[in-house]
Amino acid sequence: MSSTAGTTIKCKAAVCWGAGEPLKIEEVEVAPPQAHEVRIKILYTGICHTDEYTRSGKDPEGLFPVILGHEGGGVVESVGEGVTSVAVGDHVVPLYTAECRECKFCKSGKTNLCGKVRTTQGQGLMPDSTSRFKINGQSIHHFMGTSTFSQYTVVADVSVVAVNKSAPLEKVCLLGCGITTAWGAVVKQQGIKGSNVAVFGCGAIGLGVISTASVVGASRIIAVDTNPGKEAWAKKMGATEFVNPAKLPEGKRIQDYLVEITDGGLDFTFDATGNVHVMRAALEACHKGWGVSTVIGVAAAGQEISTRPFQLVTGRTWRGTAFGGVKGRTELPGLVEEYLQGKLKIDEYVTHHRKFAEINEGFHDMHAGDCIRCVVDMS
Ligand SMILES: NC(=O)C1=CN([C@@H]2O[C@H](COP(=O)(O)OP(=O)(O)OC[C@H]3O[C@@H](n4cnc5c(N)ncnc54)[C@H](OP(=O)(O)O)[C@@H]3O)[C@@H](O)[C@H]2O)C=CC1
Ligand SMILES: N[C@@H](CCC(=O)N[C@@H](CSC=O)C(=O)NCC(=O)O)C(=O)O
Ligand SMILES: [Zn+2]
Ligand SMILES: [Zn+2]
Repeated sequence: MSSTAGTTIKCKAAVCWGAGEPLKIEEVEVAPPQAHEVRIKILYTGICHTDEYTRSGKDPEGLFPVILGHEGGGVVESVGEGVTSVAVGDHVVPLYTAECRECKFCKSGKTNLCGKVRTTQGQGLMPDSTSRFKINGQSIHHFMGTSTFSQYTVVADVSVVAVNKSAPLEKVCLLGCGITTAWGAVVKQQGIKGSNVAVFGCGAIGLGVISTASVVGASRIIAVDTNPGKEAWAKKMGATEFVNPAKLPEGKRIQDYLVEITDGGLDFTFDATGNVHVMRAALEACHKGWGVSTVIGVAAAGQEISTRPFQLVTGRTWRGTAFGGVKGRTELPGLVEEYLQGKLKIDEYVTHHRKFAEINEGFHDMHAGDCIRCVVDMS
């Protein structure tokens, strides 16, 4: 039992007080975990584009004030009544996609989208519809059920997984979102081995898709990005070709170009940009009769996808994935082992490091074009 168990902890958290505002480091009170909750000392967190998406005000579910962050790694400080899945001192990764193993979704065997805490999570609250965070008596919203931009956070016990203590948390924190999403987006689909694949967007997510497609044995991997600096990155991760849509002859659409160079289109495409026009291009670059396009990118409020229904009538499939279809409590420990055995890349994605006080600079890094992932030291 830790000396702080059962008490309210005062610590620092990066709070976003309103849409579009920079984060402000504040002293926050973190209440003890209630039944089936876990309080975690967060040691490291990545910054994901989805944090920026919500900070910017583009997220229709965005609520303020809020403590963002969902790519964390930490140590369990205390647990509430009834918690059996993790214990004090465990090294853990919070999960924005819970896994209760009891709800209709979990039991279906068809999806990783657990329904147990999703409603309150979307309201920025714990499952009992209250917040564990307060500043001068004012409640602060949780984010994605994780809020890893706080030195201490509270999560539901279905939203956290213990991992091998020998794994460095400053690396495996990235399994909380980006790398796992990319990995799952590929391995949860049959038939990628020997197929041709196009990946739109070469940030952490797209690069992770490229890397996994390469490991799985895709025969041709075409990386598509408007940032020429991403060509070297894509090839390092296993892309066989790189296409910059901005460099095509005037009037040539990327989907038409890709269909031409692949004898009718791709077997599999992935959007990792969040741009709805790119999503359309990714679908339309698929081969007639069997091509499958996966939407991974998150699009801003009000954005909608469109294509001619004929694209689907003629056998292309449009699908999407959240957290790569991965069931975090069941599958993350195995991914950590794969990393420790050198079979899963993580270190390669960490291009930037920031101290907690510099977290806003970490957000700026993300926009600079040369940042794949920035990891923040929360100490
Ligand atoms: N579904 C899920 O579970 C998850 C979804 N996401 C989402 O995935 C998306 C990708 O995330 P991340 O990799 O971190 O993002 P990044 O912004 O790092 O990567 C996107 C890349 O796409 C490039 N790009 C921008 N416009 C185009 C275009 N028109 N055509 C081709 N490439 C383009 C960007 O170039 P430039 O650098 O010049 O802008 C950048 O290199 C985000 O929308 C994020 O919110 C993230 C995690 C999980
Ligand atoms: N809140 C947004 C949607 C945001 C979204 O799509 N989130 C992804 C994860 S993105 C991680 O970086 C996700 O898993 N969604 C599934 C879910 O249950 O939230 C909106 O309302 O548009
Ligand atoms: Zn994310
Ligand atoms: Zn469930």
